[in-house]
Amino acid sequence: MITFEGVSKRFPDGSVAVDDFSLTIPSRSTTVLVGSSGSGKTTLLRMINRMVDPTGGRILIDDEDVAGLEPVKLRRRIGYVMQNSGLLPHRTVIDNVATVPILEGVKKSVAHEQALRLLDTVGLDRGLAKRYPAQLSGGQQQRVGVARGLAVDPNILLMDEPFGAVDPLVRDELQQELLRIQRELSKTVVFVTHDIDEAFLLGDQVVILRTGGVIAQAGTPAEILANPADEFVASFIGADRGKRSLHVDAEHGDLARGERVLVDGTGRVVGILRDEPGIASSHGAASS
Ligand SMILES: Nc1ncnc2c1ncn2[C@@H]1O[C@H](COP(=O)(O)OP(=O)(O)OP(=O)(O)O)[C@@H](O)[C@H]1O
Repeated sequence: MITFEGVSKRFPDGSVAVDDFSLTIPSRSTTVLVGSSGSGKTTLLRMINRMVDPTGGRILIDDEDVAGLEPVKLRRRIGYVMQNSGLLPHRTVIDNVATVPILEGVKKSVAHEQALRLLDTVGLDRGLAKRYPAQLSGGQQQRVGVARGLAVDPNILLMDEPFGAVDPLVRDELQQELLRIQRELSKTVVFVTHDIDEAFLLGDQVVILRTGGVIAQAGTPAEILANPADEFVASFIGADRGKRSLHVDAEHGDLARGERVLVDGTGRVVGILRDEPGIASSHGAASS
């Protein structure tokens, strides 16, 4: 579990990216931070692994204040995936994935074998292992980025707009892969996006942010869709945007099992919302 307690971040130039932010991120589920540009999403994410330190408040991982943890060690035990994959251009795919485990003392042959298995996990052909990042498509690079994020078998995986730079079809594929991987591995995933459809598809908990890291609403996709907290949320989720608006289809899904179907404005099924105790609403997504 990750807990933000009254966290603020004022940068040296005086800009306040996050002001008094509190949130609990449950383990083994996906929390998505969604908001427009400048709402503080990246800053919040980076404070978890101390790439950025807060100027106020505390962040706890399983009740331990990260301020007391050594940043490099902390970063090595938390997976981090970013938009442009962040792969090292002069290292092959397999070396990119195996780098951190080797730094952590894993024998090269063992780290390579694990890296090959991770390529399987993220749906990449092992034949790509010896290629350099520039010899891969954008979608393949992102898969390698995810494999690298998983390489030290972290409990926590931070993902900063990881699918933001790929075309929509590849993006759909990567989203489905992440849902599958998450069903298999059950990591604590914190995912940043500005795309509300992506947030509802991937998030067990969705946190909609205004400027300054102010929480406009936090809840399961079903809760937010059923009861947008205010006009800002309603407009952000597209409740009034007709064609592409997402809504819960009350007629379909197995209500006895707490399932509801999430459809877009054209009637296309984009996901299944399954309410579980606590915050959880997990879903396998189906497409029509
Ligand atoms: N190093 C920095 N120095 C000064 N201000 C910063 C710094 N990093 C971020 N900010 C400011 O903090 C605010 C939040 O930035 P942040 O990158 O966290 O937002 P974001 O929601 O991730 O935006 P985007 O979707 O554009 O990446 C912005 O106003 C930004 O200009």
